[in-house]
Amino acid sequence: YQKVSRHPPGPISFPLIGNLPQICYYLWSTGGIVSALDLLRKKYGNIFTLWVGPVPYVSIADFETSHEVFVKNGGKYADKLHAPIMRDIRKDKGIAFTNGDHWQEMRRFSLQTFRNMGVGKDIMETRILEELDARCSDIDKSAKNGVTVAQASEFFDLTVGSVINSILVGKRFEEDTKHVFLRIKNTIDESFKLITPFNTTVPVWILKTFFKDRYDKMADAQEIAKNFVAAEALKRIEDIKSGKYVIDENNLQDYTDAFLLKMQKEGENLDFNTETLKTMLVDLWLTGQETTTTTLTSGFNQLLLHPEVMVKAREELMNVTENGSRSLSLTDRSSTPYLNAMIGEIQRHASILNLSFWKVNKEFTYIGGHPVDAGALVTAQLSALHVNETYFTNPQVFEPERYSQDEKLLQKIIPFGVGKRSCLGESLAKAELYLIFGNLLLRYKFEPHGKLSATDLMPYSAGRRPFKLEMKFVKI
Ligand code: HEM
Repeated sequence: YQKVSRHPPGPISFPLIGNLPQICYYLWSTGGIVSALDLLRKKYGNIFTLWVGPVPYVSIADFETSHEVFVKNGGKYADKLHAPIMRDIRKDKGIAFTNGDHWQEMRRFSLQTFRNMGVGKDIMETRILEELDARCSDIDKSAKNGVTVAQASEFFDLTVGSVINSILVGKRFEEDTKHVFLRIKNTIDESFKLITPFNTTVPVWILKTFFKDRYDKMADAQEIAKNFVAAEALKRIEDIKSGKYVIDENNLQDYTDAFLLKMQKEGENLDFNTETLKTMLVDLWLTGQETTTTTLTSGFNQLLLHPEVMVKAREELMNVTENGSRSLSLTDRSSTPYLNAMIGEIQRHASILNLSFWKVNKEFTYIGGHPVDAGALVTAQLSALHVNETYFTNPQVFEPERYSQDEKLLQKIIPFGVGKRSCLGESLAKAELYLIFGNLLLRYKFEPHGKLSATDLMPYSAGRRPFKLEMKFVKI
């Protein structure tokens, strides 16, 4: 009782098992994580606690408190909860499963590298548009009477995978190297399928001692994924050694060039070495691929369900690009309020992380007036925040117009998280979403082919991506 009283409210917690029975019941009775969290928020307020066994998990489901905690006091919440097995297998390298100095160093370097790629030469915009042109040309080649039917997630998977690969190792996937993309994707998917709740909660020494086969299988799968994603980078290291490739400091081609240059200049050290480069490449692939593809696919599903939104957005885009006589560019962003609102509404609904990552609360504190003990896990629960009707009236409705009534409302959508651990690829992802949605709407009309998933009931989650969505690209 004393422990519970030192945390925000929540359902009554039982000794040892905490709220596990209620969690199972809410998941079953509401039909999913987002609806269960929404119900808990309505019952206990914007800040509520769920006990998983003896550990309190505090969810924050309003924008102001999230900002207060993770931005104003962000320094205190830089450490994420990671599965011990991931830290062990990855030897505490990379960015997605690390904390502390190494994480900070990788984050700083990667942000700077991405920034350099976006500024001046604008490599990012160029690569995204080149990729889109190539993909559209494939679509046009297979058109019959100006119409091509394509599987949305396949189309976007390859587009997004190609953009990331070209930014990381300078190679896009052509029709004849599509199999390489699929192998990378499958290898990563397979390696993460082994990360089950059992494997992530059991202490590593138990896994290593009593479930050695399991442990070895996971470690091997991660190693295979790393080597596969990093194959181009490893080849470049060899080419540099043999003098076949020289890094041009004034014209860095990609993330790998920047990383290797750092290693050349400062010498290999604990942070910058080949092993870390391999891990960083997998981490960036992993974090940047599925998230962006899911947003694009679920976004097109929404647009097909709401064709009037496509018509309005296209009208705006035609005006801005002098009747489609040029491509839409990132510099047009301030002239396309409707497209910006449409993407914001798509991201609010896409809810690609239905359960946000937990940060460690290191000292006793107060959050939104509630006490929170040291050792509690805290997060801005993005999926619950995005269906909070205090900000978004009738949150289940897909309605880009809601932002024209309240300009500041767009800022309340935070799909990339807040604070020190917020999304590293936010600028890249925003550029991809803007250029891909905008330019596709300028080039094609879209119609459904077959059945659409209803999205009005609840937002998507990562597990409910409309994998089978097929749509018609009708050339304008
Ligand atoms: C629509 C696309 C995307 C969405 C919605 C998204 C969202 C997120 C979210 C919610 C987090 C966790 C934030 C937190 O824990 O507070 C995150 C972390 C991260 N994202 Fe993204 N992301 C997207 C695309 C990308 C891309 C394109 C990249 C890079 C290639 C990327 C790289 C990362 C990395 C490295 C992290 C971990 C950062 C850290 O722990 O310091 N993301 N993302």
